[in-house]
Amino acid sequence: MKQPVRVAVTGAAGQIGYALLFRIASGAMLGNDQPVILQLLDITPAMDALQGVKMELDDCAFPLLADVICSDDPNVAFKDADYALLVGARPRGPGMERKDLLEANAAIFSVQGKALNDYASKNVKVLVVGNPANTNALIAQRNAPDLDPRNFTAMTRLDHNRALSQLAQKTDNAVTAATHMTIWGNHSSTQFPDLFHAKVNGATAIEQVEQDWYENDFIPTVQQRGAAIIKARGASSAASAANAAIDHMRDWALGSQDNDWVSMAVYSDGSYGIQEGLIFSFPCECKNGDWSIVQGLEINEFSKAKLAETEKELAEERDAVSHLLP
Ligand SMILES: NC(=O)C1=CN([C@@H]2O[C@H](COP(=O)(O)OP(=O)(O)OC[C@H]3O[C@@H](n4cnc5c(N)ncnc54)[C@H](O)[C@@H]3O)[C@@H](O)[C@H]2O)C=CC1
Ligand SMILES: O=C([O-])CC(=O)C(=O)O
Repeated sequence: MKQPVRVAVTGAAGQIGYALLFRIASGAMLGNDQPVILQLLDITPAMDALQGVKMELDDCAFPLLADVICSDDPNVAFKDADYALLVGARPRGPGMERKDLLEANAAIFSVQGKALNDYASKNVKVLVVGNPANTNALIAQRNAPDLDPRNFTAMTRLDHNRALSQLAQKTDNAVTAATHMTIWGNHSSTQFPDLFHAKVNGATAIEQVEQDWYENDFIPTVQQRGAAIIKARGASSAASAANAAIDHMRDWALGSQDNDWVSMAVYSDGSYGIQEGLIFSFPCECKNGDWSIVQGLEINEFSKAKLAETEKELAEERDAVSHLLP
């Protein structure tokens, strides 16, 4: 039997937390042979609700769940954490853009970046889900100077999965026929879902759909899907967001599929001309517990303009929180 690993989850009493924790404890994220210790963080007024979640985790009698620690102190929740899923943050309501949450949520991520720096494992794999996810990840990363910036990622896997599903449905295929999807840039309405490199049944996707559908239906549908869910449900995506977080962490830890790639917002090393240091979503391959940006894709003029737009937005978000970036 493997030694348990420590998985910290923030916002654990919230709606994504409720869809996420039971799947982590069941082995869906790190494998059916990997015991886990859940280290759950929420704010003080949510401690009763968090205890209720812990009671339910106990009541599942998950064979892989070695322990559950509940706390309102990030220094406790992140202690020796091998994985950290930073979900805890305010969600947006109808009519808001995700960056409207920057002021409310940014401070959370400077505190948590410092706590990760001081208490987590030096190899901790961090996924930021709380919005605006890319810039919150940047804040956490910059407040953790002793950790490798590559340890900090933000979630665009939900956008990636949305795009796969839309493409498969449009072309009348099973979702497994759609591969090589890329979400470039920010988890926001400027994100660029790329069908020039995506494939359906192994052939270039853009050649199997009309350009008009791509530009005027597919791209806005994927960009606005979060808002459409909020309008329909009266609350933001939770089960699909939790599912995407599981997918992101599983692939990072255990490897992505051969002959395919996934979208992850990661520390830009200047690939594709994107400013170094931004947390930008790229096509990534995962192997041996590490990710790398897929290199050498040709970027046409249409895509170049889209990449520039989402990069500009991320640079503006970064500049708006410069007081939190040591
Ligand atoms: N990146 C992505 O694709 C997605 C991101 N999101 C974002 O995820 C975040 C969480 O969403 P929900 O679970 O629906 O919200 P929620 O409001 O149901 O839960 C948030 C939880 O975080 C807790 N929290 C607040 N401040 C905290 C702090 N300083 N430390 C620890 N916990 C704290 C709250 O008490 C609450 O329990 C939101 O910002 C939402 O916009 C949601 C869907 C997809
Ligand atoms: O749209 C929102 O605010 C929640 C979210 O990030 C998503 O569903 O992609």
